[in-house]
This record gives sequence, C-alpha cells and structure tokens, in this order.
Amino acid sequence: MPGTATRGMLFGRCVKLLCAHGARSSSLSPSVAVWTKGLRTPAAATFTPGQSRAVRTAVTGKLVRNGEDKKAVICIEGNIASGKTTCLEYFSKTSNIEVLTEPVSKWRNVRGHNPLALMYQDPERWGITLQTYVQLTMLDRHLSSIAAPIRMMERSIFSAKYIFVENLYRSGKMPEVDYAVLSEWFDWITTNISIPVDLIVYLQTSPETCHERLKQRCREEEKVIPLEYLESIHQLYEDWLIKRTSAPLPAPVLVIPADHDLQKMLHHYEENREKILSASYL
Ligand SMILES: Nc1ncnc2c1ncn2[C@@H]1O[C@H](COP(=O)(O)OP(=O)(O)O)[C@@H](O)[C@H]1O
Ligand SMILES: Nc1ccn([C@H]2C[C@H](O)[C@@H](COP(=O)(O)O)O2)c(=O)n1
Repeated sequence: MPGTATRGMLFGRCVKLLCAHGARSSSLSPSVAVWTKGLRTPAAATFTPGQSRAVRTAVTGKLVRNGEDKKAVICIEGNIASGKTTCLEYFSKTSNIEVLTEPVSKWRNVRGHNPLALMYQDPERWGITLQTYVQLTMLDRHLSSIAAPIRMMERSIFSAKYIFVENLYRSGKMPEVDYAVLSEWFDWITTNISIPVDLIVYLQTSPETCHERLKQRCREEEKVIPLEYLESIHQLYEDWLIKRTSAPLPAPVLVIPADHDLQKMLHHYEENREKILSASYL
C-alpha cells in the first residue's frame, strides 16, 4: 500500500539510523555488524563458511546480530545497591567473561543533561524521559559486540520494563499515555529483535540492606530514595523472579541470597561459579 511502511522497512530504517548515529557522534556502541532478518524456514538459511559475519537465519523470524547469538548471556539482577556491580567486578577477573555494567554514567549525562536526577526530582514529568533512554541504552548493551564467549550484564532490557517502568506506572508516577508508548516500544523491540538471555542471577536482598548500602555509596541523585521505594522495587523483583506471577521470564533463574558481608558474598560467588558459567554450555 502506498505510504505504508512494512515492519521490515521500518526495521531497515531503524538499523540505518543506529548505524548513522553510531558513526557520527553517539556514545552508544557503533553498529557496524551485519544484521539479518531471521527467516521462518531454517532450510532457507544461507551460510558462507569462513566468514564470521556470514548471513545466518533464525527460526523465530527475529532479527539476529550475526555471531553474537552463539555467546552465553548472563544477566545479574537485583534491587538498587544490592551488590550487582561488585559481583560483576568479581567475575570480570575470569578469562572468557566480558562484563557489561549498566550504563549509569550515560543516564547521568546525556549531552549535558542528567535524566536520572530529573527522574528522582519529578518522576511524573521525567520518568518517561529516563526510561526511554534506559531502554535504548540497554538494547545497545544487549546488542554490542564482544570478544569473549560469555557476556555478563548488569540488569537487562527486561528488568528495565518489568521492574522500573512498571513501578513508576503502578505507583501513579507515570501517566498512562507514557506507559503505553514505552510498552509499544518494548513490545516492538522484543517481537522483532532477538535478545537472548541464558541465565538470570538474582541477588536477593532485603530492602533494608539495600538502603544501608545505598547510603554508604552516596550517589548524589539517590539521596532522595526512601526505604519505601526500595520495598516496591523488591516486591516487583520477587513477583517476577521468585513467585513468577508478573511477567515472562526470559531465562532460568539462579537465586543468590545477598544480604551477607562482602567476604561471604565473594565466597558465595565462588561456590556458584560452576552453576553460573554452565549457562555457556546450554
Ligand atoms: N556484600 C556487601 N556488603 C557490604 N557492602 C557491600 C556489599 N556489596 C556491595 N557493597 C557496597 O554497597 C554499595 C552498592 O554496591 P554496588 O555493587 O554498587 O550495587 P549495585 O550495583 O547493585 O547498585 C557499594 O558501596 C558497595 O561497595
Ligand atoms: N530502568 C532503570 C534502571 C535503573 N534505574 C536507576 C536506579 C538507580 O538509581 C540507578 C542505577 O541502579 P543500580 O545499578 O545502582 O541498581 O538507576 C532506573 O531508574 N531505571
């Protein structure tokens, strides 16, 4: 139909935009890898031996970033200040693992603006702004090329939506129209782009522990966070990853109790090393 863009055309434009942006000035990872739309029929796949970026297809019909779909993806999930960065730091010393922390520095400075601070100051006005940017930067994290065979990420595009956007909306701090627009974006992305996750590691803490660690970390923007905010985030995490009643799980969940002191936590990480890394055999 004249003037009507198909989904494929829309995606083509989207990828071209990302490429152009990456090449120009974006602080997002440059999108230079070859992309392909996964075909529904595996028999129709074309594969050129010896070319690392050869065209590959998937049975799902989703767009796949070539080569990256073979790597294991582990997402470390948990409340604010639960110890995710500390956990990633520990595993960063393991060869074969590339860790990708949450792009918080971008959320604190996008072209001179601080949407994280704005969101905490006035969530009704700035929640959509922050969460739109979080969604983009988390997608960029999921799709970035890495050299190692195992990708360990802090959080995911899934928790951004199922925990933080959901929390803003349910607490009445995000207007319904903002929630609807963010949901449309999220649904489009997850329907059309392959975002594989092999394992979720849930650092399970009490909100009180996080509150203490948050105060200790003393991030300027977060000084206004009350215990009740951490309780809401905790409840949403429990509903998603433990009760499994709220939103789809993108991967199996390994729960690590994380209220313990640092030394004990490092010991727990070591104890769970094999279970965590076994995600790469799946
Ligand atoms: N097991 C622990 N016991 C005490 N403090 C911790 C522990 N793990 C992390 N911390 C401290 O708590 C704060 C938040 O930890 P961090 O790893 O940044 O959490 P997250 O990345 O989940 O927000 C930091 O100051 C960190 O040094
Ligand atoms: N979708 C998201 C993700 C994170 N945040 C906030 C919460 C914290 O203030 C900060 C970083 O989180 P941490 O890694 O310390 O747990 O970003 C958010 O508002 N929305």
